[in-house]
Amino acid sequence: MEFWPFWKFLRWQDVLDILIVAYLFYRILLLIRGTRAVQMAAGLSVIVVMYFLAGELKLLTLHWLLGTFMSSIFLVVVIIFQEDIRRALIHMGRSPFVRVQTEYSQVIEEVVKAVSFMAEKKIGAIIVFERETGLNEFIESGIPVEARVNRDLLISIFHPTSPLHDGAVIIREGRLLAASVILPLSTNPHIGRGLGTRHRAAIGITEVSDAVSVVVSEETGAISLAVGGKITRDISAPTLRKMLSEFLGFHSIEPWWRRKIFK
Ligand SMILES: Nc1ncnc2c1ncn2[C@@H]1O[C@H](COP(=O)(O)OP(=O)(O)OP(=O)(O)O)[C@@H](O)[C@H]1O
Repeated sequence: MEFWPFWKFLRWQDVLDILIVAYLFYRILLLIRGTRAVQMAAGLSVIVVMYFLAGELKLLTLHWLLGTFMSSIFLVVVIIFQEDIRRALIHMGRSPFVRVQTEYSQVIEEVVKAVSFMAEKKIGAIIVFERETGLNEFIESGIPVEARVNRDLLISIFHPTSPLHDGAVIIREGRLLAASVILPLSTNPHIGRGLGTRHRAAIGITEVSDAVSVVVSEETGAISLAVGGKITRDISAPTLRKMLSEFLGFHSIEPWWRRKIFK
């Protein structure tokens, strides 16, 4: 009953307002999860807490110093997170319909061709697709490439004679950003005993982010796909194409008439 006055003054605009802000926070958290931005955000919150404590304890100089810093905190945040903000804005401004055929279907096709070849020749590989969660933290451990995804490029990177063949490649928005990337290994004890570090790394990155990773086994030539900490082993090239299209959102934005006619 005590809450009644509160509900009485609640307008539908307030509900909408709260929902939009909650959604924005949710998207920001998704975007920075697994990146250095999380540690930086934690660091900034320590400074905010120290500022209020200094105020309460009347530590004048410290309070003044932190206050001066906090007055420009907005600028600091923009500078520190410029990369993430840029990515978020590009993401928001992009119409899903524009992305459809051009970007992802071509990228998937090139990846499927490269993976089929590598599977046949038993060339070990890990290809990671970044989705919402930023993977900058891991990209920085590798060698920058910044190139359009292409079958031959992928094969030459993973060829055993290539200096870049160890580790994974990371693809963001259809561009191959880095090679020789070190991924976190999965610590899941329930993963099959036969799986070595390549497969554990491919699963590991999907445990700490929403990325999708594709692995080719050097030992058996088997193709596997990991997402959400789970791996689907020994899949065919058509299955890989289908799963990638599904996980990268291609199917959902394909025109309905196309789906109906071609299925
Ligand atoms: N943390 C890591 N991040 C990225 N790649 C890794 C990582 N650890 C190992 N690798 C890759 O995996 C290779 C070793 O694979 P290993 O034989 O141990 O695993 P596997 O799962 O049995 O794979 P395969 O079936 O291809 O033999 C390394 O040469 C390296 O390229």
